[in-house]
Amino acid sequence: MSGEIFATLKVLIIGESGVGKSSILLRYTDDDFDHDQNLTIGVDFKTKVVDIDDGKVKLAIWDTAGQERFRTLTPSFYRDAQGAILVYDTSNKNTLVKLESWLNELEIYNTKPNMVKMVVGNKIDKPEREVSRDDGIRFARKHRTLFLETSAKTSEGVKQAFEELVRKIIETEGLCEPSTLYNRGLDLNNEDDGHQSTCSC
Ligand SMILES: Nc1nc2c(ncn2[C@@H]2O[C@H](COP(=O)(O)OP(=O)(O)OP(=O)(O)O)[C@@H](O)[C@H]2O)c(=O)[nH]1
Repeated sequence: MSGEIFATLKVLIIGESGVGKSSILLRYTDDDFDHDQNLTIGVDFKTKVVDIDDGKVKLAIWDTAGQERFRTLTPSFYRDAQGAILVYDTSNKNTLVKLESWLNELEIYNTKPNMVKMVVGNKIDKPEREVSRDDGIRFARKHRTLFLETSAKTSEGVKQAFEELVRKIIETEGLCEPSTLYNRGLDLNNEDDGHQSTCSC
């Protein structure tokens, strides 16, 4: 299966304005950080191919504007997403509180009921903390999501966050089933196939 992209996954990054969504994306896709990261207007979109075990997965990562007035979110933004990263800022407690309404929005619009969610506390490099790690874990447990803390600035936890999310998506029944490729008679080991296959995703 080596070298073969066996799935394309749609992942959303959501949360309040300024928590570092675009910075997390930039760190992950370009290993870069911008102290003056522009705020997002509408929706930004990047892709990255990730090695997972013996195969490759293509991630289509959708970054949204946190500021209400720049949001152009429609149901199509949420449609068919297999994963969502919900970001708050560990130096701003209100951004964690606000994740409740982002979770509600996900419930309303997402089309995959078993979508994998991860709560991410970003900016842990900042000394002024308002949300302890334990508070973050408690919030994640309450909402049955994965949890990690990150710093887009130092890169701590960023790669791990995406990798854990992807692994969980692949493990989750009904979200991504490479077996459906075999059912269609595709041989993933056959170079001649030359398909960039998407799973049920
Ligand atoms: N210290 C520190 N600053 C960060 C970190 N992540 C982002 N920032 C800064 O926080 C500010 C906002 O970051 P963005 O990535 O634009 O935040 P956003 O959530 O995408 O904001 P919107 O586009 O308005 O939704 C920028 O000045 C970043 O440089 C981090 O991990 N640590």
